[in-house]
Amino acid sequence: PGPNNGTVPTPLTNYLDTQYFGEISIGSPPQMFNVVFDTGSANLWVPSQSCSPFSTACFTHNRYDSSQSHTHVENGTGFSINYASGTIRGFLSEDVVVVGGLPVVQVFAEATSLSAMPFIFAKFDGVLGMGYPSVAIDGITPVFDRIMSQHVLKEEVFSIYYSRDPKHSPGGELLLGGTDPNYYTGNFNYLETREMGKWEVTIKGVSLGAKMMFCEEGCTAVIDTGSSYITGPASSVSMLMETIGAQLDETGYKVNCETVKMLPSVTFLLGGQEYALTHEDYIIWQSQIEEDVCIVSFRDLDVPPPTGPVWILGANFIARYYTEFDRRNNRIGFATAV
Ligand SMILES: CCc1nc(N)nc(N)c1-c1ccc2c(c1)N(CCCOC)[C@H](c1ccccc1)CC2
Repeated sequence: PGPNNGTVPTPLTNYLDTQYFGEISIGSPPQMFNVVFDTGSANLWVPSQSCSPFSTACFTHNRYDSSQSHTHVENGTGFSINYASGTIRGFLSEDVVVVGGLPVVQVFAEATSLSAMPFIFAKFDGVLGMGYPSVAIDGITPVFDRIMSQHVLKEEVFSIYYSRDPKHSPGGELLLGGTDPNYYTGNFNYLETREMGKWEVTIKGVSLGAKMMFCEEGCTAVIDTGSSYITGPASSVSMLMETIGAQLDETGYKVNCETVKMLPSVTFLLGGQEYALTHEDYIIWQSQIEEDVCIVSFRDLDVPPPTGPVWILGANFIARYYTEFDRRNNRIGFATAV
């Protein structure tokens, strides 16, 4: 194990509690990129120098220039990936990728087209998928698997801290190889991943205040560091939002800021443990000139079968519950974040 006794930290930036990303380098000499470490996908991509100049989302971000890297290896296979919010197309290349000081030779995608919506809102350049190899496009070995095969990590786990205060420094931390006691209190509760090869767990109930609302018969939740919000089947989320008096407009659900203090907690029952989100956790309070706006960080999202129907527990859940992703034991651990 190296200088950090087998654990490797990467500080993250928190943009408005909705985007969290950290810096990696690709190529020799190193080209720097900000990426989201995303448990909802398993591929690495960054914008390409050869992306079309008309792709707004491309030229407003850092771009990888293979001609400037003497460790670049040509590949050229086509690539495309879809997220709940946006599509990327490009081609494969291979080069040295450095995460937290750890170098790996990695096959990744150079994105030549990024769907303008919503990548023009992305404060990050690319995405580093932390999902299982089974969900990797083109069967590419993911970065974390390449790092595990170097046997430099104390444990075959990684942990994510997302701060809840944009002024807090750091805005978050990815820790490879362990958990960081600076960012959680109490003990971890562990849940087996529902299906081998996905960061998914079983929800045994979703309640609003003391009232059980859904999922008593069990439903699936993806623990997704790449999503900003919590999403659920439209029928469930719209009922939840109606019950708290939230109005849906083009940018999502909003509540009258005067009612925020009285809003009930939304509780997810995972592995016999209750995970409550208070209004502090699920309302994004935006102070504006004329009047404050209170956005509810829940969204309708009907993911089609076979993946869906599914709840996605994103950044606002992870900000409340420090999360350990354990590849050795195929389980996810939650502890109360500081
Ligand atoms: C990280 C990749 C990814 N991975 C997974 N599994 N799910 C999704 N949804 C994404 C994804 C794709 C695109 C964008 C995104 C997220 N954004 C959210 C960052 C979340 O950072 C934690 C931002 C955004 C701003 C405005 C409205 C919607 C989205 C920029 C655009």
